Amino acid sequence: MFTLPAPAKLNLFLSIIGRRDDGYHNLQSLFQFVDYGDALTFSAAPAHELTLTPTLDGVLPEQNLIIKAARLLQKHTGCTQGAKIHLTKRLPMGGGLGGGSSDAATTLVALNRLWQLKLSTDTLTELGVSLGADVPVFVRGYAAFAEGVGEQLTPAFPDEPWYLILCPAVEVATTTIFNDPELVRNSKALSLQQWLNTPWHNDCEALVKKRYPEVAKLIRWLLEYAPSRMTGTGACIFASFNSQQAAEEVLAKAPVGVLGFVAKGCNQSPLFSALAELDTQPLP
Ligand SMILES: C[C@@](CO)(OP(=O)(O)O)[C@H](O)COP(=O)(O)OP(=O)(O)OC[C@H]1O[C@@H](n2ccc(N)nc2=O)[C@H](O)[C@@H]1O
Ligand SMILES: Nc1ncnc2c1ncn2[C@@H]1O[C@H](COP(=O)(O)OP(=O)(O)O)[C@@H](O)[C@H]1O
Repeated sequence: MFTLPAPAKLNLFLSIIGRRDDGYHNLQSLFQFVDYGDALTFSAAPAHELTLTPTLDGVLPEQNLIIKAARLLQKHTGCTQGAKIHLTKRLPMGGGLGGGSSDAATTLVALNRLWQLKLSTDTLTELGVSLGADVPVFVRGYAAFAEGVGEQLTPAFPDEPWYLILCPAVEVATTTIFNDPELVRNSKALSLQQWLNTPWHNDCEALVKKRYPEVAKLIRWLLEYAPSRMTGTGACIFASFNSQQAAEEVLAKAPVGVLGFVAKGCNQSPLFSALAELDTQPLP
């Protein structure tokens, strides 16, 4: 039995530069991980037995990206081994923190280990993108400038500040935002170097603020303390601070009913630090 993290990601900027024929959007984004997220525990089970506990509200087990990732691995390799998976869910769903995609990536990496499949990271990444555009960055595990639908990744090394991440009490479905006629989808493509010399923004933010006034209100509140932005297609927002204490102090003042957390930005995914530690121990 072993436990691995499924960290959250932030989109430090997100720009939508066009729409493909299949409806997916070409974007440019800077992904960074934080040292806070879900945790998954994996243990061996008899052949063909695949179980996930507990179930998530509103997500049928077969629709859960964890089970989808496990089935995809079985189908790709013909492996019939089983697994018992326990999920400690901490990340809000539909928050733009990539929780579902991160759970899927951790499952691919963990079952590759548990079932001794020896699939390469390239293969796991290819399998991952069929589960979601965000899965590859979690499988690769390095902060990255993302292009294409999010699968073309160039390693990047942004500062690693402390973040305050606040979660308005709304779930924003990625599909809804990408299908909205008012979404800005014609931003100019920039090189990473140009991005590093340009103020960062999120092309989904104006639209989400318009459709979800709770998000607009919370960004206005956080802007009083630090420059603040939305991650992904929302609804969560973040601001960076020089110290954990400074971020905690603002969290302590957050409006009643707003959930949030303080976490450190990491250019290497906590999944891979945990995996490296696990690999110093014998296989279960
Ligand atoms: C926008 C981003 C930025 O990190 O974040 P989230 O806010 O969802 O976390 C992601 O690219 C989201 O990735 P992910 O959540 O894995 O999306 P998917 O499951 O592949 O796609 C959900 C839906 O979003 C739309 N979609 C997604 C990605 C993309 N580049 N273009 C799109 O148009 C499609 O309509 C698709 O049906
Ligand atoms: N293990 C999972 N964790 C979270 N959401 C999941 C999971 N499996 C499937 N989903 C579905 O994926 C949707 C997007 O979830 P999530 O990745 O947390 O948000 P976002 O894409 O906004 O970061 C959820 O609303 C849920 O329906």
